[in-house]
Amino acid sequence: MISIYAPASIGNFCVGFDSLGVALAPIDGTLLGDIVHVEAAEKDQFSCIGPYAGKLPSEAEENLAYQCLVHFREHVALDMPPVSLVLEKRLPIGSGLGSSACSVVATFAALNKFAHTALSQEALIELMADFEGKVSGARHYDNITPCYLGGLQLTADLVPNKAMSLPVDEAWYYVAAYPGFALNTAKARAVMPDSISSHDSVEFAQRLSSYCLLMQSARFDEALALMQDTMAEPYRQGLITGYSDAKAALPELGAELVSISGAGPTLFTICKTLNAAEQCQAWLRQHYINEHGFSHICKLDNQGTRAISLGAKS
Ligand SMILES: Nc1ncnc2c1ncn2[C@@H]1O[C@H](COP(=O)(O)OP(=O)(O)OP(=O)(O)O)[C@@H](O)[C@H]1O
Ligand SMILES: N[C@@H](CCO)C(=O)O
Repeated sequence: MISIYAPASIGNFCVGFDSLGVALAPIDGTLLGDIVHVEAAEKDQFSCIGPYAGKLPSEAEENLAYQCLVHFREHVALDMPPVSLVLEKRLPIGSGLGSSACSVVATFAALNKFAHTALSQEALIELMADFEGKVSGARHYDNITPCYLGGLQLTADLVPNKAMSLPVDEAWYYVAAYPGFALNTAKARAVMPDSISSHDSVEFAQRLSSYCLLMQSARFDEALALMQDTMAEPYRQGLITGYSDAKAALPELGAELVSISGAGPTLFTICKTLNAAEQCQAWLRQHYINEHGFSHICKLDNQGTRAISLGAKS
């Protein structure tokens, strides 16, 4: 059996709406992401298990992982033997942690490994983005490529091979806090304006390009100082109960940055010490997260999507 793990990700990494994303690795070793198991079977079979399986439509046809299997069989690997595909749904839906991307990436990566196709990495990424685009209301790569490749990715159609990896300050901690309610990505996109002024687009371009060059030059503190989300946060923060309070309170506890993860409602902080990250996490547990939510202190997941053994930590 092939078991493939795909990690949670932060899309819109603050200065890079639809263009910058990171993959997350909780420091306690928790596997924060979806897992897909594939093995040979007598005929194609699909099932969905795991803590969030019950939050997805019960019909297989409505599950992205099943749709990916059907597409793969009909358009990519026509002679692939029948398979049993099990999606272990471990990320909440509409969380801002790249949940749909996780299922899509894990499924295509598992099928690709099983069928030994000759698909290029770029072709695989495009296929993944097609399916992510089906549910989120627009085609974007900022969950797909960090989830697949790991680390910090500058990622878009204009980027060579769809993704370029940037170096990061390995000392930074990321606290990700999912408050326990869903926010649909399409809805969070719908509150944004259809167009922005030339002043705002020039400022966005300056900020993103400067950020990337500073990170590439290992001038991490200067890059951090530029991190401000002028594109999405002003429109989306009103959809996320408690976000403004967290944004005001967490810098006092040592957060260098507080920003929305993807389309929300998960928020993330960047902290330079474990102590600051722990203090932020304690505040978030008390003030931001309900009984269905969770938080993790993370580093970046530099491995991305990978095969795991079944004894891996849950
Ligand atoms: N395997 C799957 N994983 C996640 N969502 C799925 C899956 N299959 C079908 N869906 C549907 O796709 C939609 C995903 O919605 P949305 O894009 O808001 O969530 P998300 O991908 O979890 O968000 P985010 O990227 O912010 O974490 C939901 O309507 C959900 O029911
Ligand atoms: N870039 C996407 C990420 C969704 O997780 C958006 O903000 O809509």
